Amino acid sequence: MSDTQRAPTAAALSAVEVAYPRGPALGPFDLSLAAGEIVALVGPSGCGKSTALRLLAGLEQPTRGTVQRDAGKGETSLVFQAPTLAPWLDAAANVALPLELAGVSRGEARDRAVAALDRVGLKGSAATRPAQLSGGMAMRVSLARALVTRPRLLLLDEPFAALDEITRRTLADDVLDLWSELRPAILFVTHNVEEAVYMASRVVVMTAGPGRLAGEVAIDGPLPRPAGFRVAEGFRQAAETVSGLLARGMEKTA
Ligand SMILES: Nc1ncnc2c1ncn2[C@@H]1O[C@H](COP(=O)(O)OP(=O)(O)OP(=O)(O)O)[C@@H](O)[C@H]1O
Repeated sequence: MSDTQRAPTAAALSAVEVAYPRGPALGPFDLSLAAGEIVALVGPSGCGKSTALRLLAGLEQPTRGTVQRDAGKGETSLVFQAPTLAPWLDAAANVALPLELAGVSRGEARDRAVAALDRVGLKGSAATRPAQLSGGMAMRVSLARALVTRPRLLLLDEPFAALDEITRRTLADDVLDLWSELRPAILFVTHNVEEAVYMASRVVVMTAGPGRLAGEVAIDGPLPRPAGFRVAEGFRQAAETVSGLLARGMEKTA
């Protein structure tokens, strides 16, 4: 048993179902996240991955079932595919925003925001406006904004989907480095099987919508990942197992 499996639960969905007027969107579905654990959630398009994440964020209520979250609202951060930065604010002011909303003075919030930008590799970009940032840099600002409050639960919804392969690989390593400093529990939603295996110690696979559990795969190996991890035999095998579960989960409801 790993340390994270023994750790207390950071967040959990128990037999949750979400139904919209058009029909069921999720479940029944269970998902549990231990303190400090990184879990990747994969599944076919429309199976309810973002819905599960929104439930954990407290942005949505389940039609049935229960949502448990150890971290308070101020201790939970979200990052979406689009960086959603305010265009009229510079990078540091964007990152400082959640601190200011939490009552931190403007000066201290800016100092902490500049330090957070340094940590995501954006030293010297504090005064840059979002329009002047590349896609990868904007995502770094978004990550800095999510981490500046030192969250205990970090919810990432396809954060790298709009980025090129090299940038997404670099950012994957950066997120793991940042995780090792603060150790939040992370739920990482992605369509990319290899990214899921690289980022997480456990990959949860959902069936086609309304998504249920198709299976889960524990990923061996240290986090952050050592050099060469992507070409190791264990990595390839884990990716194959996840792909197999995905294919079977799609068949079941086809
Ligand atoms: N606010 C809403 N109102 C009605 N239906 C919704 C709403 N949000 C999501 N849905 C539907 O619920 C289902 C699950 O959506 P969700 O976005 O959670 O899936 P997903 O797995 O994240 O999809 P993708 O991989 O394409 O991002 C889909 O059929 C979607 O159309």
